[in-house]
Amino acid sequence: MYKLWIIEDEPGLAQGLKIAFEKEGNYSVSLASSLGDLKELLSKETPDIALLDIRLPDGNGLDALPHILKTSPQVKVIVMTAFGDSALVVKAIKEGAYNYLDKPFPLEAARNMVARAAENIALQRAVSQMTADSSVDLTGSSPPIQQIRGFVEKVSKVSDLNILIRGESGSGKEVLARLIHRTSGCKGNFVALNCAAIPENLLEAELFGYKKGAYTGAVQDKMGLVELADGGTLFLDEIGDMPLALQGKLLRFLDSRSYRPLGGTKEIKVSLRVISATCQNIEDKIAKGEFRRDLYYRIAMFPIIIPPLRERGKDVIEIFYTFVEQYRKSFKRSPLSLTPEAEEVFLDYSWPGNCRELKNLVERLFILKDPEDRLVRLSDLPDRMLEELPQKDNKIATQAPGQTLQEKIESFERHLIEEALNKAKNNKTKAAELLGISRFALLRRMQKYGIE
Ligand SMILES: Nc1ncnc2c1ncn2[C@@H]1O[C@H](COP(=O)(O)OP(=O)(O)OP(=O)(O)O)[C@@H](O)[C@H]1O
Repeated sequence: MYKLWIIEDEPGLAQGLKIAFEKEGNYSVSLASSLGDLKELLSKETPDIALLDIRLPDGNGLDALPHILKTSPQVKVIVMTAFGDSALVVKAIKEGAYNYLDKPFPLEAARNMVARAAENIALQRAVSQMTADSSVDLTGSSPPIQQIRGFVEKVSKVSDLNILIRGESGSGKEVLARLIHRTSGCKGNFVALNCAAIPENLLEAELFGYKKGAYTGAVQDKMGLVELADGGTLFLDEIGDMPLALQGKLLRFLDSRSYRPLGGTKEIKVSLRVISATCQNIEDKIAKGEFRRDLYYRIAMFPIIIPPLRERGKDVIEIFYTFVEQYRKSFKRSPLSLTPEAEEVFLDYSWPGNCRELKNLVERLFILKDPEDRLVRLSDLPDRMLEELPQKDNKIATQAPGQTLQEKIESFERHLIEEALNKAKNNKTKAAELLGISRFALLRRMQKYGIE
């Protein structure tokens, strides 16, 4: 949903536009009919897109342009001018307006332009999301992660080696790509593009840029991400979703490391590292004719598979404490730690959302737990983590039909106590040590569960 402002004093036009855009279902529309109205709106909310009339009853709409642009770096302002106001149009574009509409304009023209602005915002969001987490390390010391670190040392020295990172969603593909970029020590930018988050028709312009006049609405030159990444790394996330039509162009670019912006006449040469990532089965896509085999070989000159979190053993605990450290700082709280039972669940759980799921869980724990309570117990964990247990160990009837969460937790707790007592050959002090609780707490629980 995009917040669309219509700043227009002609009631017929303003209402007509409002009705048309609300009907599309993608926009929530606010109206202002004067600079005064606009000022009030500015004090209350932030637009994504604004249609701004230049001639308003109490002044020139352009005077408000800097104030609207200040609300957010992504806001797109489309100025509505009377035919022949070309000097004002030039001024507006120079000051940061996104585009203009000459009045009177057909509804379709406004629709197309606003839709393009919305696509652009979606795209900026996709790209800016990718710039987050820039300094995160690839935490973990399991053998596969150590092996990957070894690869990073080697591949970061060769800039024209195209790397393909494969792994489940949330497993750390972007973290790995950033690590390669950092280790290489190159001076250029790390520029990331999520190929799945961008409408097909915008992807080429986003990658390779365009020249002014390349198509209607291209009112100024636009630099492509490839140029922005010159001297650095271009990270193409979700490469499996690259539209077939663009795959040929990407292949040519990878071979020559040169490209021509849309509407441009000159070939531009760049020097950069290209890392692609996917969580899809590309072989399937190749078999279905949705992904070019030759492109696959080119992007995957050096493939790296990042294993899912469930296959990284104790890394899950190490990564948990890394996230605890991050959130502890931002929440200004004491660190959390796992009880032995909770740690066991962490090690057994399948983590379908991988590191991202773990990160979200840690954030949730910081939000929900009493700040005084630093221990993460079974009762703090979401149902789904406990519900998976019986598939691993059918001695624990945590999925027995009709059991409440509390009953499931208790039956698991009982199982852990029995297991510890077995391991400790019934030595209660040792069993309590294994469980990380006091001897007294163990005796109390044994009594509660009727364990002899
Ligand atoms: N080894 C790790 N140590 C610490 N944090 C990690 C690690 N791996 C991933 N993360 C964190 O987990 C989250 C998901 O990681 P990332 O975005 O790299 O995954 P991804 O595989 O690229 O996901 P997607 O397939 O959805 O694009 C991020 O917040 C990242 O910082």
